[in-house]
Amino acid sequence: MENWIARFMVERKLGKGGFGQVFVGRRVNGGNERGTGSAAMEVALKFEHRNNKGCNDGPPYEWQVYNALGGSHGVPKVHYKGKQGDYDVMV
Ligand SMILES: Nc1ncnc2c1ncn2[C@@H]1O[C@H](COP(=O)(O)OP(=O)(O)OP(=O)(O)O)[C@@H](O)[C@H]1O
Repeated sequence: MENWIARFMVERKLGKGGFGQVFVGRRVNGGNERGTGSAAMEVALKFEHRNNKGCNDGPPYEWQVYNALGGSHGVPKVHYKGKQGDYDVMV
């Protein structure tokens, strides 16, 4: 799959939780104001370091949960999940 993460510049930090940190990602080029997913101008990027306490070798369990629930009312839709260096990243 194409590297989605490279489409976005990491901007300000939105917050942090027990496992990762969330930043605003701004589209580097292309996209449009009403676009969603890969065409969105602004997304949330969640980075989890692979050596975080509580992280084992596999992909974060949260990924499975978003596969099942993502897009339901009140649950963010995950557009991309992948590895970037030492981080597991969700867009
Ligand atoms: N899609 C998003 N849009 C805007 N802000 C977000 C988004 N996702 C997360 N945040 C912000 O980043 C913070 C950290 O999110 P994260 O998912 O890591 O942790 P959490 O659910 O708050 O805590 P925990 O890791 O303990 O479950 C959130 O509390 C929220 O303030």
